[in-house]
Amino acid sequence: MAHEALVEPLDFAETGRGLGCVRDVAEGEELLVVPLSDCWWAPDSSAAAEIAPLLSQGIALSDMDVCAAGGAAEGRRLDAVGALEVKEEWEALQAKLRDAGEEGGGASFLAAHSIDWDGYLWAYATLKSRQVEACVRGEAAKLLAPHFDLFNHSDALVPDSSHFYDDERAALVCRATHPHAKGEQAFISYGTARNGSLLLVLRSNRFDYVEVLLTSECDAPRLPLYMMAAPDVPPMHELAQFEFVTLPTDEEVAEGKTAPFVTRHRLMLARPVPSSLVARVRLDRMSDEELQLQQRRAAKAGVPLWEAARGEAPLDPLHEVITLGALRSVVEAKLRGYPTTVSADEEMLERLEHEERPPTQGSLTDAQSTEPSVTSSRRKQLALLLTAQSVLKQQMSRVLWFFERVHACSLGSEEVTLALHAQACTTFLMLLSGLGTHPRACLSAYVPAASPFPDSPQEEGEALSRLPPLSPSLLSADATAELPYLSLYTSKMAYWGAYLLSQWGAAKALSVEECSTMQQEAVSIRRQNAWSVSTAAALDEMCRHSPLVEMGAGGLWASLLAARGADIEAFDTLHWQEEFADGSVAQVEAHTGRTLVLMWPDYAGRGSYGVRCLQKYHGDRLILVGEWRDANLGAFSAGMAETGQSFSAELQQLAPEALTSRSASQPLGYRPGHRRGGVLCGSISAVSQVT
Ligand SMILES: C[S@@+](CC[C@H](N)C(=O)[O-])C[C@H]1O[C@@H](n2cnc3c(N)ncnc32)[C@H](O)[C@@H]1O
Repeated sequence: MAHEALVEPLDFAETGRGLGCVRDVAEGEELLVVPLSDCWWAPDSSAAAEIAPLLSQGIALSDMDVCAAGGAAEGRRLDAVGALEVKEEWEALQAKLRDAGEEGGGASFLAAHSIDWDGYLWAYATLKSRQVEACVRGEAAKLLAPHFDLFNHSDALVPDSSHFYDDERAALVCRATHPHAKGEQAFISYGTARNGSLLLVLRSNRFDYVEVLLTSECDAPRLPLYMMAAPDVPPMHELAQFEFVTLPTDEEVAEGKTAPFVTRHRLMLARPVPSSLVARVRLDRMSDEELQLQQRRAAKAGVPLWEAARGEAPLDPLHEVITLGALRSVVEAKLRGYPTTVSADEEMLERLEHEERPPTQGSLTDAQSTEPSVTSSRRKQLALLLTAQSVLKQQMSRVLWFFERVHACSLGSEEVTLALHAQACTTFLMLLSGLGTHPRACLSAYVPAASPFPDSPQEEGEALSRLPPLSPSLLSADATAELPYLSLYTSKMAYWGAYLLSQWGAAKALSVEECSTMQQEAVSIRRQNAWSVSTAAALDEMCRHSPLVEMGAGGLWASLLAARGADIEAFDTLHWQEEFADGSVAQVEAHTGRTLVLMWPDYAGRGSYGVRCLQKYHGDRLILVGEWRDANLGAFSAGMAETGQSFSAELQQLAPEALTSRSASQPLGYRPGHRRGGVLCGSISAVSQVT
């Protein structure tokens, strides 16, 4: 006798359509039983006359022969987030069908069934979101079960507790995990799935996590320590927050050698900073001496060091601060990897839910091919990079071999070698940031002939045309002498460039994680030093305008200028990140006989500090240091102003009017990263225009 369903399709405010109980239900009662004969699964595909010949040639069409309703919303979501793997699978499938030819039943299959990209995407999403995994006659199987596929997911349920396949009855059975009142929604568990793989966003999905990979160079003393510090395997159905990815063998670390030790950490809402991660970072941040010291201390206390590292208490206060700093960098780098915010994503999904189905495939393809967008090319680059990460890991020893050689080899004079390596770094970072198609991309090159970016068109822009091109001589030993920040910048960029070049050369891949770490380090270098790197020429030019008053000074440039003999008064209110206090602006009036220097006055290109300083200034000479509106790549990164990050748009409107003559801007200050800045010096005659 057919089983009477205790659930029926209903609309629910919090989830949309789902299954609600038709009466009060006790725990353990069977809510729904779907016979296998009603489901679609692999044997049905093999038995279908049109599909069987293709299957026998290894062409899996299971993604298309689904007939369940729904899936359209998921399909559009997949399309919107750029489901590159799906697109690639679709292209591969088309190619296979073409190869199978008419005889093999392939060539006209898609046309005969009116299956286009949209249709494929729909089928893919339907299958992904609706198939249920079950153990049928001892074998793992995926079923499309009518009616059952209307169950929504709840992460509150224990995975594997809500449904099972009953071999005796040859049916999929769903049981109530707890009592339900009539009309209440009954959920099942889709397993320990993250939001991404569920194709939905559960606000507080307890199985959602962010993954972090940590790589340490490991030697023989550290190997047992790192391994012992790992946590125990968690009970079934609990997601492991820790995993070994690469473990060096004893041989690889024998005789003083080191090898990468890689672990994966999952940060979940309930435990965002697991003790296994803290222990790992604590041990990673120890120098050889610290390690020996801590080991002696641990031996004295009778607790092994790996156990102490897993404990709540810090091993040593200073070392803990360093550990927390490293943890913070890891998390910040991860955060920066998200191109959008949750609310922006939700807004987009909301829009998609209400959008019409996209136009037919023909017009879509045309639109895409004639309008290659930066975002889609960036998505493609990133997807390619991500899929290549495992190759990179396998090739790590080759990368290091390459690196030793790239680092040691000469590509010309010392300065040209440095410049080419630094240029490689900028190039890779720009490509990763989706800036490869920016019209001014080539301006970041020291040796344009070696740049993959086309020559930048000469634009009408005022500042741009006056910025002299970069040249390897800026990085020469002479140029960097007595300028430690420039020297640090040069060596970092060249080192990173050589390393990325080696990754690319050895594995045709880049480590996304290491690139993030580099960018993170670049930010902290900027914070510790200055947002523009001073060159000798820029400082000399500024000295010519002495006496100077610098407002919102970071300190480094002011001290370098003073050391070069400039008469400079510098005011720092210590509030650079936000707006400066009004009190400091008053200093401008008091020093009106000096040239006013504004260096990155407006954080992120916003705020009014720069304009307010200018309004208070009654002198006639102005120096602006930073990114100028027609010489930066700002707006290409999410959230950045088109006009650059140094000066508000208002200030950039006012200043050129005020600057009646500007000396040619000097070889610039530039920042570690991929944007260019400049130093604009000039005299102001009509100050009244500014007020
Ligand atoms: C197997 S179907 C479930 C039935 C689906 N709600 C329907 O109307 O056809 C899976 C899809 O349902 C939606 N879904 C499942 N669980 C959900 C939940 N807890 N909240 C919101 N949507 C959910 C997601 O769109 C998911 O891709």
